[in-house]
Amino acid sequence: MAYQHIKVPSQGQKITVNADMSLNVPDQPIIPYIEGDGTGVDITPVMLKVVDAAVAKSYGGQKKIHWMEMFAGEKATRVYGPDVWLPDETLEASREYVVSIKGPLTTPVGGGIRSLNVALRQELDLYVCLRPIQYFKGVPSPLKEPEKTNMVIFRENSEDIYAGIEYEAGTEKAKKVIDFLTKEMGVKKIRFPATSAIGIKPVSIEGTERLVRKAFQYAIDNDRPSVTLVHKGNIMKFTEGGFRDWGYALAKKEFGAVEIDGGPWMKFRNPRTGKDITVKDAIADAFLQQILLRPAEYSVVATLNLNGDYISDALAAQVGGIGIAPGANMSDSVAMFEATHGTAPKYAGKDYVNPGSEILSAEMMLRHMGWTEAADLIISSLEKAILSKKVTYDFARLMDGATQVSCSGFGQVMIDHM
Ligand SMILES: NC(=O)C1=CN([C@@H]2O[C@H](COP(=O)(O)OP(=O)(O)OC[C@H]3O[C@@H](n4cnc5c(N)ncnc54)[C@H](OP(=O)(O)O)[C@@H]3O)[C@@H](O)[C@H]2O)C=CC1
Ligand SMILES: O=C(O)CCC(=O)C(=O)O
Ligand SMILES: [Mg+2]
Repeated sequence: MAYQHIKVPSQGQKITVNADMSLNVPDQPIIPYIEGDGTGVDITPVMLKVVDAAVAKSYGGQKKIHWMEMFAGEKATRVYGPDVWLPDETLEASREYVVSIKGPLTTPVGGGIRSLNVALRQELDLYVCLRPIQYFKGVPSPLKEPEKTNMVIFRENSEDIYAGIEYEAGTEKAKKVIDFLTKEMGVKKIRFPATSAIGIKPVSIEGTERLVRKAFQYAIDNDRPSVTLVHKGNIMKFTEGGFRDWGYALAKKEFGAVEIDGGPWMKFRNPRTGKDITVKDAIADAFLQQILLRPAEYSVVATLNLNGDYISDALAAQVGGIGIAPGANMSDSVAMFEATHGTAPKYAGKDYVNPGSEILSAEMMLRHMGWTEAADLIISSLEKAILSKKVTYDFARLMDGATQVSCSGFGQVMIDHM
């Protein structure tokens, strides 16, 4: 397809998807990227450089990524015009080229545009937000035994309060919804109806099942001992409670799980290893204290959208902060990789922040493409860079004897260790 502002590289081919959803990855794939707002201008060029170095070093020129810039956020408004935050062709290119990576995008609080990050996930139906939390030796952490935190979060990415069905206090629409609830649905519990804003939280069986299915499959493929369904189903009985119940039901229906001691916990046999996988659940508030006190008891975590947002930053902090917390947004075919953190606007353009989250997101992307040698090289060079104590401000301020380096400086330290 011909694009208006996206320049397709003259060399390279598209990644394509087979009928069974596996990928055909050419040796010279074209991979689209979004630079991102705020510190996106700092971390994205460093990520591109580090990935290029890892690929060149691993495959001696036989494989090479041809990067293709696409636009979203503030940069899109400069390229396409003042009101174009998420051009259609960015969505089109994300679909057409199958695998992409993005920097963070700003969302104003209160009014203004709705989240472009959420819009990308919804438009492309990237229903899995996959956020692995692992400890790298030498990283400063507030925990005594940070290596015990080793979890993979499956955050439902398409529903929940993130659906964006919200009505501002005092508007006609809010009044209409409140009238409907009070007059037709018999709701008597809205304490200040005239000044209430209203948000709607849809959670479906299909949405839950497709997410939880991926979490179970991940546990099978990666020899993980448990999957925990995290919810607030004691309060939100039909949405969050539904998520829990449908998750357990799916374990039984599709994975042959049986109840342990009368339930609700279950277990099923991993067909690859013969070991049991425990399916359990935890209420979100208790879970947030358990992950600090007994992190070793949790492995794969499946949860709803808002819980997953909170949990991913909290868990990232346990292993050194959101400066090295990576992630992926995935549908059955399309994947868009991105850091867990945001645009950190106070540091934008200062070549200061940790590029580790976006680099590790790229590492997940390489592994997703089957380029494991390059992915492994990124991990080993990151480990060596941290152990050499040449680190960005976020680690330097907590490490004894560290030398603080810039964002691009840290990328160079990684490359020097390849
Ligand atoms: N997926 C996305 O694109 C996301 C976008 N956002 C958006 O980003 C904007 C800013 O959000 P905010 O709540 O401030 O959250 P941020 O994640 O942008 O920043 C919060 C704090 O996290 C630390 N931090 C963030 N990035 C890095 C990094 N690369 N290296 C080291 N430390 C880092 C900094 O801590 P300290 O100051 O202590 O050093 C920073 O002040 C908002 O508009 C929000 O909507 C938020 C999350 C995700
Ligand atoms: O879209 C945003 O601005 C915030 C997104 C976010 O917090 C996340 O992806 O974890
Ligand atoms: Mg978040």
